Amino acid sequence: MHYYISFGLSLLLGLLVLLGSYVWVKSRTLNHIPGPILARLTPLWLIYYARIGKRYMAVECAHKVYGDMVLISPNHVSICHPEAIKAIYGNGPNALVKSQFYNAFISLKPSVFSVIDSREHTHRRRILSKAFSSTALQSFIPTMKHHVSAFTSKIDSIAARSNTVDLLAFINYLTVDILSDLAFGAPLGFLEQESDLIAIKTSQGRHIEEHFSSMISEREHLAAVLGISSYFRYLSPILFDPFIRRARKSSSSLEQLAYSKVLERFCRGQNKDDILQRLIDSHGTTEHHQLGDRIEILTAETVTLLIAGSDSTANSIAAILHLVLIHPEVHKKLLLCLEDAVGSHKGPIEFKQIANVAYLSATIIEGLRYHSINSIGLPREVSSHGLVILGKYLPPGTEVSVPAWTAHHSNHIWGDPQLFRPERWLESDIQQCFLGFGKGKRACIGKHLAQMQMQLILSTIMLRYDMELESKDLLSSEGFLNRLSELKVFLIVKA
Ligand code: HEM
Repeated sequence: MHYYISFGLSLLLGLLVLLGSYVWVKSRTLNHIPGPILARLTPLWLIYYARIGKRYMAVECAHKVYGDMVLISPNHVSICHPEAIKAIYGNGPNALVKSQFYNAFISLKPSVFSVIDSREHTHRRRILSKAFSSTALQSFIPTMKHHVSAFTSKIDSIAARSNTVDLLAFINYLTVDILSDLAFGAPLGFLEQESDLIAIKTSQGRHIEEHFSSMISEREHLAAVLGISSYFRYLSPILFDPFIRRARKSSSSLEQLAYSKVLERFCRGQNKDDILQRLIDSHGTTEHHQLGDRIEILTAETVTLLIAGSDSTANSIAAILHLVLIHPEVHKKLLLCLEDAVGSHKGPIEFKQIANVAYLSATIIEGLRYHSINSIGLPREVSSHGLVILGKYLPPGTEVSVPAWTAHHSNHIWGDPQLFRPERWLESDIQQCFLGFGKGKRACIGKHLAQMQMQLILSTIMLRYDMELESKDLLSSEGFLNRLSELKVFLIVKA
């Protein structure tokens, strides 16, 4: 009975959204932008594809049919053109702000990632930047090395008892341990326990266990779906969709985990030199919020760091490794370059030995282009001046984005986008069309930390193990990120 009522309500509300959108779109001035008929009428077209994890593919197909500018939702124009990258993500006084899409990513309070107001963002970003300064990055190296060593010990022992390993899972444990150690002064200990199962105390005081990686992927997927329409976001609590219920639970568990870490630090009054302490000190001295507000802001920043700092790095490393393993010529060349820099020993690597291996950096960025962990267009809002792109006028309030996957696979931009060819990054300066770390003032704050981790972890794995993929197919599914399903390899420690 409950099922039928929920289903009926969902249907009715869906129809209302459809009708409302139709009336609304007629009154707007985006009729000159082509796009799939359903997408022109209702956000449900985009919501559907985001929900089934195929948004970037649907948008890619729409661009193939309709050209560089496509209406992918009644108020959202997707633009795949170098000119659009500058116009949408460029800096300067007229820089566009993030759209309402990011409200769906808010945990308790907006974080540096989800905050929309430009002044508030500048303030938050300034505080966090200190934790990612070049001095801070240098101080992170021993922690990274320590956990990479624990990772190789673990993989060695697993390889000794069974030579197939899901490297994605272990790389995930490693990046979470590194990030949690840097952020809270102690790792969550996933490598040690060979699992990402974590005990969480809920807001009702119950103790539950959740898989960290599932919590993140469900939370991000939900936000990427609900962010598409604020109406849909408000209606979501009453919609009958087990995915929404499960993901809401995951979001709240993740919030609780971050909240407990922040609260613990406040109660114990520790004075550690980690990212959380730096945030506490800066927020304490520069803001006049009540204690409750401060804790909520710090929780929001902690959730962002936990998600952004581990998941994207682990998935990127796994995708790059997969691409290297299915391209023997790249594999061979990369190994030669690494052995040149480090020697053929398989022991711990010093970061400075591989920091300047140009072919390694080129392979990493080519992997980020080719697989595009971040595949969707990151939306911004046209300011009160309106915007002219490719000769077409877009009125104030229009959502605009450059679809990262489509841009990274555009023949027009790359010439041979279907080839995995690190050499392209050594031949010419093509950074301006690369969206892997975002662009402009909202670009990734953890870019250098991520690059350091990718360099260290990839070279360690490549120099230490002989590997063969169980399957050459790279299975992934898209939530907010285009995450891999697994990376199973037959692996032995090199002789
Ligand atoms: C390979 C790994 C990574 C990739 C591909 C990546 C990608 C991105 C992208 C594309 C954005 C822009 C998002 C947007 O405009 O909506 C972003 C923002 C952000 N990233 Fe990363 N990221 C990575 C690693 C990290 C790490 C290690 C951290 C921190 C520990 C981090 C923290 C952040 C934060 C805080 C933002 C929001 C910045 C702002 O709005 O000012 N990311 N990242």
